[in-house]
Amino acid sequence: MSATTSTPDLDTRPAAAAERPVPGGPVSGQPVPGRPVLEVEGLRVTVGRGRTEAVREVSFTVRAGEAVGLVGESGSGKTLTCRAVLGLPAAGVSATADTLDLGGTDLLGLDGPGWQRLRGSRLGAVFQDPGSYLNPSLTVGRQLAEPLRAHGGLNRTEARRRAVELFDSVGLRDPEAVYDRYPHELSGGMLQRVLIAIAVGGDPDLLVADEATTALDTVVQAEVLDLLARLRTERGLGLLLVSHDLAVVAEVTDRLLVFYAGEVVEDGPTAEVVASPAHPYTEALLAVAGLGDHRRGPLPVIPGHPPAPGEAPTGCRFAPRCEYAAEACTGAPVALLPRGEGRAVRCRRADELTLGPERPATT
Ligand SMILES: Nc1ncnc2c1ncn2[C@@H]1O[C@H](COP(=O)(O)OP(=O)(O)OP(=O)(O)O)[C@@H](O)[C@H]1O
Repeated sequence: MSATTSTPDLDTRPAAAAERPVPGGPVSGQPVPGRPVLEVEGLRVTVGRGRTEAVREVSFTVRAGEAVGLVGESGSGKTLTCRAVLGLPAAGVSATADTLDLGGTDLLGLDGPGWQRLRGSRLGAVFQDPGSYLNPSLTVGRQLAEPLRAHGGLNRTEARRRAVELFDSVGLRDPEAVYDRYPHELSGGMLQRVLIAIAVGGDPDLLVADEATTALDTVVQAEVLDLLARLRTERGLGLLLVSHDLAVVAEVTDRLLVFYAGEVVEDGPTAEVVASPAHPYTEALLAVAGLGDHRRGPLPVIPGHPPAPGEAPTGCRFAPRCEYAAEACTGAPVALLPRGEGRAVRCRRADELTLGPERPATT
């Protein structure tokens, strides 16, 4: 399988402070996740025309009605992973996997038109900068109605009615008027809702949201996160939510995959990972994430820097920044190993360490 990907915009942290819900796992009343809509096994992504491995050994499943979060610092491989899932091209990047399956459709070996058909229907995506994905010279209504006509077989009047319904369902006030607006006439939050309406218009099995709320101010960010949570509940779609901000991901996901330097270092139910992280990097992310802090400002950073692709140490990639690193952590690569029910961690000292809120003061 070969897929290509492009680099996202740089992160922009919201400076405004606002109320946010307290995080900690699935929202009560949400349906129990169902059949797998996305299965990824052994995903590997190289950059620089195959010269550098930037993502390795990534495996996860997203089920219908389930929200899975990919979290990690900038450059950890989240976007390369989700672009591989979306089959989106960028020069010099390619992906291979043992399994890449979208609800029974094998994505390995899919050609360009095949990917395009899926992206307009069973695979939806929203990104950080909604304005750049819309045509500035067409009204947003036409940009939603045209795929509804092309893929959904609706006539002009039906497509307009359906587009207005979709705009209404994503919380756009006065959807009739919004239909005739051009992108430059709408705010960032409204544009993101338009893109979400376009993404769900094809009734996808999976919605990939890559830093979709990062550029929005905190109030609008919370509204868009609520919208995504509502859509997946109402429509039973699988949600793959990508963010460098653990507080954002923790609010709306059932499962978390924590990325560090191109590898998954921890995988588990969000509520459990947040309450008792098993990897020192997850603990460090939690320490700076400000979960439950209703007056959050710019995100603090973890001291030190992750290695660039191709420059990671042979042993644990986090070891140079890890306060618990011991000799055993260096030398040989560390495997991602199961740890209790539904969890996995890539840490040689995982059994010895007590991390997170339960961490002893003297550790
Ligand atoms: N087209 C590309 N060519 C070369 N290197 C790339 C390319 N795209 C990504 N990379 C590199 O691969 C690594 C992983 O990038 P990726 O965009 O997946 O990170 P990320 O976790 O999504 O970060 P961010 O939060 O900034 O979006 C980074 O070091 C990045 O510089």
